[in-house]
Amino acid sequence: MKLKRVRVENIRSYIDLDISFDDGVTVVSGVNGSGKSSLLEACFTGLFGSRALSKDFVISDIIRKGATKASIVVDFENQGNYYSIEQGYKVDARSGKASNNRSVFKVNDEVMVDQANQTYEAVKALLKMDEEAYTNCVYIRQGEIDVLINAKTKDRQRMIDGLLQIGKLEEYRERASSARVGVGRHQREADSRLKDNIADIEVLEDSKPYQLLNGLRTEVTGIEKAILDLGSKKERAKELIESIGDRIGKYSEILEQKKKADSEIKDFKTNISKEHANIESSRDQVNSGNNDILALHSSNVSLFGVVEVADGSDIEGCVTDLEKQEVSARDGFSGVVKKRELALNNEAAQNNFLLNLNKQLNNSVGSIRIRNEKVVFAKNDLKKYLEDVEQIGSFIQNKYGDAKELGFVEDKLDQIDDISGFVNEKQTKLHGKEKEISATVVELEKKIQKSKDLLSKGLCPTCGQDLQGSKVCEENAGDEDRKTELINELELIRADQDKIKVKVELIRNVRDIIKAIAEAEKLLLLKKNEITSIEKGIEEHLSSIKEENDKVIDIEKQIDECKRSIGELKSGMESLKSEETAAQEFHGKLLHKLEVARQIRSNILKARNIQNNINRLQDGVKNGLEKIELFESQINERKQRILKLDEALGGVDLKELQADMSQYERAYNGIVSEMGMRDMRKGELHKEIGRIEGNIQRLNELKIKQKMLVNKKDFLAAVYGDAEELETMYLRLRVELRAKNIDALDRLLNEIFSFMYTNNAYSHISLDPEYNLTIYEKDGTPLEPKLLSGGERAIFNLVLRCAIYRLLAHAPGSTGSAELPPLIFDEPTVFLDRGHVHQLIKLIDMMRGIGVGQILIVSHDESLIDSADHVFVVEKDPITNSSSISGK
Ligand SMILES: Nc1ncnc2c1ncn2[C@@H]1O[C@H](COP(=O)(O)OP(=O)(O)OP(=O)(O)O)[C@@H](O)[C@H]1O
Ligand SMILES: [Zn+2]
Repeated sequence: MKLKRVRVENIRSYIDLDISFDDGVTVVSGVNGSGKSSLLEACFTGLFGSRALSKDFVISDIIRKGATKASIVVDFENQGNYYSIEQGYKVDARSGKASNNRSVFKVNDEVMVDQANQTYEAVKALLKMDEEAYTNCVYIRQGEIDVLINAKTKDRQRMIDGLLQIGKLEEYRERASSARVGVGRHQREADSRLKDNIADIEVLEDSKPYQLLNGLRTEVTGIEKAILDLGSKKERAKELIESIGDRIGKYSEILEQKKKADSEIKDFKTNISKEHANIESSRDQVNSGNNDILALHSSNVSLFGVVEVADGSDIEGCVTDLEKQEVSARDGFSGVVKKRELALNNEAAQNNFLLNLNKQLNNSVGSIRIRNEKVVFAKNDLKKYLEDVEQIGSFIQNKYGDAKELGFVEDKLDQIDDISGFVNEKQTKLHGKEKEISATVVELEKKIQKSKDLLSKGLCPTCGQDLQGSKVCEENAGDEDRKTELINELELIRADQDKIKVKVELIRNVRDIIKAIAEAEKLLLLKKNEITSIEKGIEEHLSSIKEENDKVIDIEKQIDECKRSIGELKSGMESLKSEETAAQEFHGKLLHKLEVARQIRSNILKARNIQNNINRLQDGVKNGLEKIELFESQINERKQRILKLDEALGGVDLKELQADMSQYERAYNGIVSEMGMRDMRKGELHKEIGRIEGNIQRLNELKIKQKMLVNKKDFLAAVYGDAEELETMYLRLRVELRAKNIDALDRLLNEIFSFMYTNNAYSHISLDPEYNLTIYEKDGTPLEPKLLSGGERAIFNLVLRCAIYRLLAHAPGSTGSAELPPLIFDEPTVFLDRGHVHQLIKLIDMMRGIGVGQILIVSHDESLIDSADHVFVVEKDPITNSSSISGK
């Protein structure tokens, strides 16, 4: 087998790895923790699945932390075929548990199996080794140097035997042994069955079944004959019983008839006495009925007078007549009652009407009185207003008089505004002129005074210059004149002003008069209007009063009419009242008569009913008498019949017959039970015969079986011998093979040991038939391997593994080392000194020399690298923490 390629995804420190392997020695180097061992572990796990995990490891431990899935694919070649094993893993995100969810075994790219266990079995069969053998033979794991040499003898024996397939022989031997044991068990079983069989036959033969059977059959024949005899006896008894039964039947029938006739006679007699009692009671009822009829009749005779009839012959007609009369009297009476009710209603209506009329009358009279009072008041007002009008009139005349006195006649009064305007204008003009002149005068006076002052100072009054011969005095005199002139004019104006003042005063007075007249005339108009309206009101009142008066006359007429008709109604009602009383009395009398007539009629009906009943009762009596006669004749007939039946019986005793009968019946029953007993015995005998026949059959069968068991016993003895022989053969074969292998292994061990071991302490190693390993010192002292030093043990281990590998390569049936997996060492130089490292290199060379195709070594020892055909360097990136491999 040759490893070709390994691909890894998310395994331990690898994220992704794809590496190919060639023939020869390959050394994988790298610093501690770079991922060297991980590569070898990946190959191992790829081949054997989860079983390759070291103790205390679970799947998730080999999956790179943080990854959710992982895979390993290992490709290898073996005897011309290309194999590929794929392992896939999945990590559950929640639990963190990992599972081997894919496991495929391919041959030449064809999937052979795809299930973990099947893949494992396929690999195991192909490599002829399981994971344990793999680690013991080809894969020397780091640090596991002691396992094989320290193992217990028995385990070592199992492991080495297993590797050499010697285990198979043991397996076959065990199979042969268990087959032998199984046959032995069958033999014992067959023996005991044979013994049982013989015992059974003996018991059956001791019971002498044929003799017994003959005796039983004779007895059966006897019983059958006895049963036949009993049968004919039984027939005879049955016939006798039947004939006596017939006779008893006939006589009992006659007795039955006699009994029936007797009971009928008794019934007839009872009926007769019942009829007699009925007749008696009917006669009593007839008598009392006749008495009742007489009483009813005499009561009617006393009533005939009341309804004025001689007898009851036409009482029906009389009742009908009276009913008719009563109806008409009742109608008459109710007619009068209705009339009176009507009159009463009428009266009430008239009274209501009268009340209403009186109310109207009162209203009208009241209204007339109120209006008359209003007229009186209005006339008083009218008088006052007329007086006022007269007064206002004379006031106005007086005012006109006043105006005339002031010089204003009526017509001139209208021009008062023009006159007033003219006067006012004149007054204004005078005032203006007066003011103007007064001012001029004041001016002049000032001028004059100034001139006087200047003059008194000797200056010109006009220009203020010095007066020297001027004519000043002349000029001054002019001003004085002018002043006087103006003062005169002013006096005239003032006189005119006084006159105008008087005129203004006059005009104001006249204006007052005009105003007074106007107000008085306005008042006058108001008064006159008032008068007109009062006069109109009076007129209206008067006409209303007239209307009301007419109404009063009319209402009074109606009241009279109403009172008259009320009087009439009252007198009418008087007469109706007496009419009503009479009608009531008449009706009462008729009612009484009708009642009496009805009483008579009912009496007659009652009497008739009673008579009918009497007739019926009398018929019943007649009938009863006839029945009695019939019953008596039937009694006679039955008596005759009984006499005849007595004759027919002729003195036979039924009891005697019955006694005979029961005697025969007892005899019959005796025969039947005797037959039953015989039958039962016969049944028992048959059963017994059946049982004995069964025994005889069984005896025959047992004899046949016995023959068969004897045959089987012989056969089993032969098989047992064969198995025993086979077992010994496998045992012998194994012992021989083991001895041969141990010899070979011992030889190889010593050969490799003397090659590898350079010190001078030990002479040789021995492996005894029990697989005990012993190492001998130069002086012949034997040592157990566990007593060796660490380095010595490492050497010893390497020697042992290489020896086993070589032995396997030359084992019988093996095709040489080509079939074996590569020889793998993980850090083999640990514990070795320089000299031994050198020997190790030579050992590796030797292994290559004897034809080991691939040797895979993980080591950091440079000297090993030197002797390698191929070198891989493993590095771990400190940033990604992932390993990678490069060739060198
Ligand atoms: N499940 C895992 N996920 C991630 N990294 C892991 C896991 N298991 C192991 N490792 C890492 O893989 C690295 C390589 O370990 P490995 O045993 O292959 O080292 P080595 O090269 O053989 O070292 P040495 O020379 O010490 O034997 C270790 O440093 C470890 O941290
Ligand atoms: Zn002058």
